[in-house]
Amino acid sequence: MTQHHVLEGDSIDFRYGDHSVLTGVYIKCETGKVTGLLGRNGTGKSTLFNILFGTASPGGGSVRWNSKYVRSAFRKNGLVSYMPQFPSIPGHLSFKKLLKLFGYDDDQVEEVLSYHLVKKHFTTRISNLSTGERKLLEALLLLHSRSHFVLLDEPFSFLSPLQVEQLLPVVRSQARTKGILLTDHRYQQVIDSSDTVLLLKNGSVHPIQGIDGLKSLGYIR
Ligand SMILES: Nc1ncnc2c1ncn2[C@@H]1O[C@H](COP(=O)(O)OP(=O)(O)OP(=O)(O)O)[C@@H](O)[C@H]1O
Repeated sequence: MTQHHVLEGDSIDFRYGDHSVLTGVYIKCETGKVTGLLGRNGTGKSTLFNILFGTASPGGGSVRWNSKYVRSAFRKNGLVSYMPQFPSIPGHLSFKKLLKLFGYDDDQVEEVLSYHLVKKHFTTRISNLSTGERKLLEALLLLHSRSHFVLLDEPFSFLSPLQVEQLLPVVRSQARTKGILLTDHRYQQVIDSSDTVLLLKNGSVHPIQGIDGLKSLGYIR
C-alpha cells in the first residue's frame, strides 16, 4: 500500500513591497486527492505555488511535508513537481530526450507512450510544437513523474476542449497515488476534477462548495 503524504502551507504571508498578496494562508495537498485553487487574476495563486515549491520564500509561515518543516521542497528528490503557467520545457530537446534527462524508467516511458500525442511527437523538437501541444506534453510528463505531489499552474490554458478532455482523466487517475494541486481559470473543469475546491480572495483561502459557493463569494455571477 502507498504511504500517505501531506504537503501544507501554513500561516503563509507574502508581500511585494507595500503590496500584501497572501495573509495567513493555509493550504493542504494530500496524496489520493486533487485540490483545485481558484482565484481572479493577480490574487496570488502562482505566488502560493512558488512558495510551496520553494522557489519563493514567504515573509511568514511555513511549508511542511508530513508535519515536518521543509525549506526548499524542490530540492527534495521525488517530493514535488511543478508545471509553471507558461510552457517551460527546453525547446531544443525532444520528448524522448527529456524523459531520459528526467531519469524516467522503462515503465514510465511505456506509460507516456500510451498517449497519442506523445507517440506522434516522441522525437520531434519541442520548439516545433504548438503552445497547446507543449503544455499538454509537459502536464503528462509531470503527472507521470514519481513525485508525491504535482503542482499544475493553469494546465488547461492553451489547450483545446478535446485536449482538456484528454487531460482530465489523467489528472484523476494519477491522483490515486499522488497529491495534485491545480489552478486554472476554467473553473468548471477545476470543480469537475477536484476533491476539494478553494478560492483565493483578498489574500485568504476559502473552501468552496460548488458553483453556488463561487457565486456567493463573488468569483462568478
Ligand atoms: N515580481 C513582482 N513584483 C511585484 N509584484 C508582483 C511580482 N510578481 C507578481 N506580482 C504581483 O503579485 C500579485 C500576485 O501575482 P500572481 O502571479 O501570484 O497572481 P495569480 O493569481 O497567479 O494571477 P493570474 O491568474 O493572472 O496568473 C499580483 O498582484 C502581481 O501583480
